Amino acid sequence: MAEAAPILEAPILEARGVSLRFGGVRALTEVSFAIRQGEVFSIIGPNGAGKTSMVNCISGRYRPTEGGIWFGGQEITRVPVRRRAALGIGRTFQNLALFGHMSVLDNIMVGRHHLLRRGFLPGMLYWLGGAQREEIAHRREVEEIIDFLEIQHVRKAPAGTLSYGLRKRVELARAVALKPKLILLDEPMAGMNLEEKEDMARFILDLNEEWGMTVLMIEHDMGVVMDISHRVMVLDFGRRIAEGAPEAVLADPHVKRAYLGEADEAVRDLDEPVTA
Ligand SMILES: Nc1ncnc2c1ncn2[C@@H]1O[C@H](COP(=O)(O)OP(=O)(O)OP(=O)(O)O)[C@@H](O)[C@H]1O
Repeated sequence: MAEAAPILEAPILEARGVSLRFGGVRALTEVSFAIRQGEVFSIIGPNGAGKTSMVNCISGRYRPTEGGIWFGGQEITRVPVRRRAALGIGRTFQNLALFGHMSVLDNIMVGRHHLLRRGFLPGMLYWLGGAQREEIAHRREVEEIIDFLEIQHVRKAPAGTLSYGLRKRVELARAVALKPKLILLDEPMAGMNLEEKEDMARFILDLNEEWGMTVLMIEHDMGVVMDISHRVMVLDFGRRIAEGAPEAVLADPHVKRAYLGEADEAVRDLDEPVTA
């Protein structure tokens, strides 16, 4: 008797045959993959491999030259950026994109405007219309995110005055405040010291495990990738060369070869034994 097919969880995000060209440059070539609901999925690969291009195709910043993107079973290839955020795709950026003169609290509130049904109403209308109640609930949720990311002590400080590690955390808070189902993290650990990296890894895990967010992460730090990813996809010269559990992927000879041209540090990371 034939064995029953395993029941696969419906993917939250799917890329099918995505290619992206900039003039003569092939940033991505026929890349297909699926992210399951509830997982931490990382994209790794040498510099210029196409990682950010792939994430930009998912966030809507770039439109694939060929192929398509599906989110929750709906094709979103041509859906504009703002609509994707409303559908439940949130993101942080490789370079910080905070308003330096605004307080931490206001930076986080800014991200939530599309969630407010009533917008900002003037005078009596505001008090009568239930907008006040809505804003109170809204502020409560933002405070919850601030507590979760342990940035209470700087909630009133202008974002521009904070240390780099704290600013990265505020940026994460702003993305989380949009209540995304899928959060795209572009090098969340870049430029951080060890302690900051450990904190950030813990926050990402908590977002995934306690808040139920699916995470797509680009990260160069192999230790972090190994520690917190359920699955990893490797890009090289815009092509998918491997995908699977972190240990298996890093042991893959194609992956080792792809990294040989990289800095010594990255190659050393790949050769380091994996600790549980
Ligand atoms: N807007 C653009 N215009 C022209 N070429 C681009 C553009 N964006 C990316 N590319 C090219 O596409 C290729 C993939 O770049 P991408 O930034 O996606 O790689 P990456 O893996 O994210 O690299 P890194 O790890 O250095 O951030 C590179 O050759 C890059 O020069």
